[in-house]
Amino acid sequence: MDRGRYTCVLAGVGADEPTVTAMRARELGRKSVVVGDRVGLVGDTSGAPGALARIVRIEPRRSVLRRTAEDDASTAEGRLERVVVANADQLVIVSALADPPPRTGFIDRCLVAAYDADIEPLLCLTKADLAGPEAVLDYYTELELPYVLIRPDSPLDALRSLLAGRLSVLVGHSGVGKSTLVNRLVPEAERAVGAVSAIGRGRHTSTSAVALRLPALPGADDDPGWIVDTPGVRSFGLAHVSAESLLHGFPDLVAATVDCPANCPHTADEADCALGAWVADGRADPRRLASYRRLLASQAGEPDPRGEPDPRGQSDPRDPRGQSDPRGQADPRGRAE
Ligand SMILES: Nc1nc2c(ncn2[C@@H]2O[C@H](COP(=O)(O)OP(=O)(O)OP(=O)(O)O)[C@@H](O)[C@H]2O)c(=O)[nH]1
Ligand SMILES: [Zn+2]
Repeated sequence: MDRGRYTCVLAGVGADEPTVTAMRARELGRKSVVVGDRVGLVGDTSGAPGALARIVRIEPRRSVLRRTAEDDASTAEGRLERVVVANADQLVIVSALADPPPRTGFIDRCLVAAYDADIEPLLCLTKADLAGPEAVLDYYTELELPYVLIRPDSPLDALRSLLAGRLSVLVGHSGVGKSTLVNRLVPEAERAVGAVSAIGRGRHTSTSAVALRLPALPGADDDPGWIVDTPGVRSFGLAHVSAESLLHGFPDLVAATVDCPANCPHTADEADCALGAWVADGRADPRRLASYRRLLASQAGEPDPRGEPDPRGQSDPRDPRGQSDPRGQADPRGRAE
């Protein structure tokens, strides 16, 4: 999607999958077309140079990955909800094991977004040449999260087989090696590495999400799948997720809540909340409960008690915020967690 033009892939039309440029038809009204949507086209669908088709229909979405700019639904920012990708099967949470260090708060937030959208999470741990995964994996032991380790020199077979046949969305902070990884998976994508992602120049002039077809696996006829790179999306505001659904991002805590009083808010000041005892009994990691309660507090509009400033500050020069797509795919505040 680029400045009102949508590149559509004609599905099931031969192996080379021709593309057609299209614009939205007026009859779509206010419905927005997002990456991953399956659409109906009319008009010139020849795909010839200069040909322009019209998108007249959006097929029902199998899944909807959403985000808001903030967590607190009582603010205007918080109510600004955006669909990031439609029809995704998998959310690939890209986190470096070092440089920058992994941030479980961010991963937890992504897990909430994934479970809320009913898509599967996959933890993709990059820079495995710099540090081991033990600390991160220990934090998630109760979840049995699928994960892959990425090092610069090791083959990507394990990751490729997890991506095959699916539409996967990649999210990660600046500097975790996401562009490097995308370039290894799809060399012709030419994603900018370690630099402002070619805003205003080159081929990728938009910060909105882009879907990339993975190359066929040697000797395999299977669909290699698609990945969606989300350069402008650094985080998931969770104002659209109810407090009840927030818990779905913490399946290791869910079982404890059957002993909570009716309508328990699960906050630390709720004396009868069963979560504290559950963790005290060693049945879940206390850091996970702390993380869950931080998200609850954030949704209630309370500042993070840790007072942790965003280490990238408000003006990460590598974050293409500010020059962003006016349709607002980029996070205007670049919140880190
Ligand atoms: N040691 C090591 N360095 C890596 C690895 N992957 C990427 N890097 C380096 O990490 C830096 C950041 O990589 P990028 O691919 O630009 O990271 P990104 O997540 O796309 O960040 P943005 O470009 O800000 O979106 C670059 O200098 C890469 O060369 C890795 O597996 N190991
Ligand atoms: Zn409770």
